[in-house]
Formats: sequence, structure tokens, C-alpha cells
Amino acid sequence: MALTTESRVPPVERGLPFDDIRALLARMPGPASARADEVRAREAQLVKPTGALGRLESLSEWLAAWQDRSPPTVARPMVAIFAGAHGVAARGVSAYPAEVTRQMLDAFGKGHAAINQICAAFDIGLKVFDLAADRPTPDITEDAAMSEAECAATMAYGMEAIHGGIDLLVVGEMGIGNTTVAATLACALYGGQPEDWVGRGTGVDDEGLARKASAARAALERHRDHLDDPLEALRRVGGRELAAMAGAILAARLQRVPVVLDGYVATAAASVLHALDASALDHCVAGHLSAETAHARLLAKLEMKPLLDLGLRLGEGSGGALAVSMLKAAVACHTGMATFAEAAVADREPAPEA
Ligand SMILES: Cc1cc2ncn([C@H]3O[C@H](COP(=O)(O)O)[C@@H](O)[C@H]3O)c2cc1C
Ligand SMILES: O=C(O)c1cccnc1
Repeated sequence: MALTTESRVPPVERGLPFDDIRALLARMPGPASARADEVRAREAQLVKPTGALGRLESLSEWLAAWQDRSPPTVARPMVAIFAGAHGVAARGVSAYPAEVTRQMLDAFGKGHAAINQICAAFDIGLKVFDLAADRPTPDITEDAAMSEAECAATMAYGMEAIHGGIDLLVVGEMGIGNTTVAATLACALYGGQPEDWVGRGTGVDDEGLARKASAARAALERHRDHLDDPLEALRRVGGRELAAMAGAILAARLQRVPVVLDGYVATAAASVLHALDASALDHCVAGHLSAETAHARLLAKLEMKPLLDLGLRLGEGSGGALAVSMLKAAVACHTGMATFAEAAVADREPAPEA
């Protein structure tokens, strides 16, 4: 397993950058339905009762449609972890101190983290992007997290995650305080009360949960006249790793790389694209259902059914990486199984004449 770490303070440059992002959204390719049809035709001939591989069959079709390749492959999957720091973390919204973000970056580099082990177990590449993890964005209850230029440049940086010939991308994150940011962003995009969107994150107690809700409420109140545009919501109440994840997901679409979403934070980042264009996440699958309680609510808004439900509440791309094993199995069955004819197994009985 290759691990590379990149570190960058996103450059701040140019005018009208959100229009550049909107222009990319307007260019998103659709699914190659002919490739999905080819997969479906082969599935029907493989030695199993028709449809017996359930969701594995639809996953193979989905991969082929978005890769524009039949058979599809999961030969070079990669987890991209984006790490950011949040001013709002100073409000006691996490069970752990903010310096954990930097320390976990070191842990990723040394192979000490859960995501290192999961990637090694399933032969998944891992790339870590340090988005100025020592320089927190302003506290969203007081100011916008990013300027428009910084937000767009950070999205553009996230787009670099899909370079290097990968055929499947998992987006993950690291950033103490980011479940509060994700909750605030989800509430900005989908409405409801902050209490509907906050959860225990790394394990805050009841007081911590109340602090999360009041931080989200204060941020929404401060930015309330500017939250109708999803990109504006992202720059005001989001954070760098969320912007980078949104950029990576969009770039993956443009380069026909299917995406596996991780937990609540990654899904909140993805929601920005969905709010801009309801078809923008059609090349994405929800890898798992996080134990962060509002993840189910968010996935319902996106009409996504998670592949796994393991009670994880970690982030780092961990649930997404575990789901890669299912996608690998789907492709292995699709490409490796024999047809009824090849295996000399008797196919389905024709229906008796009426
Ligand atoms: C040691 C450690 C490793 C982690 N890996 C991911 N997270 C996760 O926890 C953080 C979000 O939770 P909250 O909003 O409560 O801070 C993020 O960094 C996320 O990736 C971790 C958290 C800790 C403490
Ligand atoms: O689901 C997530 O993304 C999550 C949950 C808890 C902590 N960090 C991330």
C-alpha cells in the first residue's frame, strides 16, 4: 500500500471562482447506460439464480455505467483523506483536543491509524492531503470559514485527488470539530433545527452535545442571509476538508471515477453538490451508515442506501474503505464466474405452457 502525504495552504487567487465550479457542474457526464446493459446481460448468464447476487449485481452495473467500461474494474481504488482545522473546535464541541488532527496526520504517515490497516487489508491506496491543519479556519459562529477564493481554490486542490489512474475513490476526512461543521452545513442545506443534525461525534457528553447545537445555531444565525446558495453555505459554515471533498467528488465525476462516500462528514460535503444539482451524486454510493445519528437523516435526503451498517463513528474514510471490499467482490463475481453454458450447469426451467 502506497501512502503519500501532501501539505498545502490553498492559494488564494482569481475572481469569480464559484462560477468556475458552477461551469464544471454544468459539464458533468451522465451514466454510460450501454455499459450497464452489457453487465446486466452477462449477469443473466452467470451460474446463479437470476438476481441472486442482489445488490452486488446493481453495483457492478453502476460501476460500469460510471467508468464507461464493461466489465468494470476495482483494481486501483484509493482513499483520499483531507485534513483541516476548525476555529469552532475552541468551543468545546469535541471530546478530543484540536491538536489531535496534526497528531493523526503523523499517525497516518507512520501507519498507526485504523484507515492504514483497512487499506492494507483490502489493497487500497491511501493519500493524505493536509489542508493547513495547523491553521484553523475562523470560528463559524463569528465569521465565514473561508473567502470565496479560498473555498474555490481548496475545492480545486481536492480535485487533484483523482490524478494517477485510479478506478474508484473513497473520500474521507480528519479534523477535530468537523462533525459540528457538518451538522451546521446540513442544517443550512436542508433546514430543520440544529438539534436534528448534531450528534456525539468523537463522544461528547450531554453538555457537549448542547454546545454543538448552540454553536450550529449561532453560526446559522450569523450567516442566515447568505445560506441559500450551497457554495456560499460551504464557504461560510463549512471547512477546508469539506470543500476539498466536494471538489474531489466533482472531479471524479468529470473523469468517470465512481466514488464511495464515508460517514456523516463526507456525506455533508457531498450534499453541497447535490443541493446544486440533484444528479451530481449519481456516481457516488454511501459506503456505510455512521453511528453519528444524523447520518441516516442526511442519507434519506440524498435518497442513498448505505452498503454497510457496522456502528462505526470514526471518519478517516474507514467505512468507505470497508465498502470497497464489497465492490471488489461484486466485480470479482461479475468477471470471474462462469456462465451456465461454460460451467455445464442446467439453466432455469422455461415457464410451463399455459
Ligand atoms: C484519535 C482520533 C482519530 C480520529 N480519526 C477520525 N476522527 C474523527 O473525529 C473528528 C470529528 O469528531 P468531532 O467533531 O467530535 O471532533 C474528525 O477528526 C473525524 O475524522 C478522529 C478523532 C480522534 C479523537
Ligand atoms: O461519520 C462520520 O463521518 C464521523 C463520525 C464521528 C466522528 N467523525 C466522523
